[in-house]
Amino acid sequence: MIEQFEESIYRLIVETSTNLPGDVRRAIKAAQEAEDRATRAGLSLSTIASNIQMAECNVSPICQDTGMPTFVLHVPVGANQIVMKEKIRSAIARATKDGKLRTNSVDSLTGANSGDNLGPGTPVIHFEQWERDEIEVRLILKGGGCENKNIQYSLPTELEGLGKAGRDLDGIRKCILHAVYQAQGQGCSAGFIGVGIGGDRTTGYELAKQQLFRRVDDVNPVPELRQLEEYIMDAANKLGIGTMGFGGNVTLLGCKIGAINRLPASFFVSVAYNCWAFRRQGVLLDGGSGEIKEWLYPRGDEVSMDEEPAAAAAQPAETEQRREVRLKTPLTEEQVRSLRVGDIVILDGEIHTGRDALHKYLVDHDSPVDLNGAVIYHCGPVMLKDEQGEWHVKAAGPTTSAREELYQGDIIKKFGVRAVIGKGGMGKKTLAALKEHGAVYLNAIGGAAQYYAECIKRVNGVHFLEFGIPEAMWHLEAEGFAAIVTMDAHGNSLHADVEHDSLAKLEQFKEPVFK
Ligand SMILES: O=C(O)C[C@H](O)C(=O)O
Ligand code: SF4
Repeated sequence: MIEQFEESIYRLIVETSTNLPGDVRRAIKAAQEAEDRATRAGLSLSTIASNIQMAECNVSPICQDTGMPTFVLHVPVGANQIVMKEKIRSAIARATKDGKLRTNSVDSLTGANSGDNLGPGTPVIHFEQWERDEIEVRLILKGGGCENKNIQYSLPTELEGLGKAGRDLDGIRKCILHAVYQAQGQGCSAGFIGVGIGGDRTTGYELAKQQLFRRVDDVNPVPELRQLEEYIMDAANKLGIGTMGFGGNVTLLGCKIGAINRLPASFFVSVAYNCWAFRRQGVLLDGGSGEIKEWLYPRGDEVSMDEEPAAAAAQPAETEQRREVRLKTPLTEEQVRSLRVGDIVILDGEIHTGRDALHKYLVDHDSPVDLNGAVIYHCGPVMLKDEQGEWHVKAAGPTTSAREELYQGDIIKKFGVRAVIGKGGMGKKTLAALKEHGAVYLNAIGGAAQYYAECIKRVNGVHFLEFGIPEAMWHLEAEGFAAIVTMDAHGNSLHADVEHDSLAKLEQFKEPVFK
């Protein structure tokens, strides 16, 4: 039966992970045109554009977090779903072994990584029957950082900055704007949102995620929802959060809204936030052979990210103070204290990855390597071992730093760490530790996993491989690793500033719009 099915699924997985679809690319290119190229947002978008192109060229993951593989299939009546499920699982394991997916499935109780992306609940596979002979398979790879920014509202409610949100279209409007505001840059903005109105808590979120399967350039057939989508695109882009939360004209790249019935007592608005690395594709397969007949979304190679965007339209060049400073690790206190928010730091030398498991460990244990003057990189890379037993970095962008807020200040103090690289910024406790002990926070461009992998020239070693590949402490030799100082040793935080300014901007949308 359907001998080509597994191979087609494998191709779909590789395409989805490595080649951003054409409709998504167009939205990112439009964002490039709306930002001045010389601003932080403009520079970040250029990095994102090169990263997309590199991923396509290298046939490697666009972002190291290859997300939760979620398949939605439409199959002919009577098709053997058990066999299809097995073949999907086997294609997932193969794509993981080939470095197209990160080992991303972790036992929730023991923390053990299954190593092949298979395990209870991974991958997610939904089947629907239809009265056609073909098989339709859609796949979305939605990363953990943006998944953490999903939010569900229960109306009526009171929203920060927007006041009362009632059980009507205007209340829904407020929830969606609030959802974009609360994500700030942490889900690797500029992002896409899928919104589900109604249902119960489960089906509401499901509907929100389903909306992400719509094409970015489609038009909602329901007039009220079309109007709401257009309104949100306009209003959300006035919040000034910008790419990576650096401030800017483009915060939202797409908004798709659906509605289903609800219970009289419940009124949920569920929002699924997806980063710019919006990886979803689909194929139509021949029901007999399982061969790919058609791709369901425009493919990446139809829209090149190579050309320079047309001279940025709207805004005159905002003069951001920017210095470029090249530093070699380990760093000294003096070097670090001379840095200011907005400086671009180019790092050479060894850096150490560390994320959730390592931070928790270091609080009550010693470090296996000297961290005096060290740079810790919040990153869970995709790594492959060659036949000689040498490790190679296949994708290595930053992860959301906020998860380490609980530990970071203590670790800086205990080990003399001088810089932390991550994304999305950190909170007050870390900011105070940076000032007290002389350290900086460097924001790398989230999702730019190929761009940063290219800056890693060698893997010097690894500790705690037992935490799993993403959580291990990798010692990486960097060359020309660029990131922006967004929190300095003088108490300044770009993240705090953008959050504060965007809240003020959110307040302008308090008055009713849909009556
Ligand atoms: O897990 C990761 O590598 C990144 C994650 O998707 C994040 O956005 O924090
Ligand atoms: S790091 Fe950013 S781009 Fe990658 S999955 Fe997480 S949110 Fe998306």
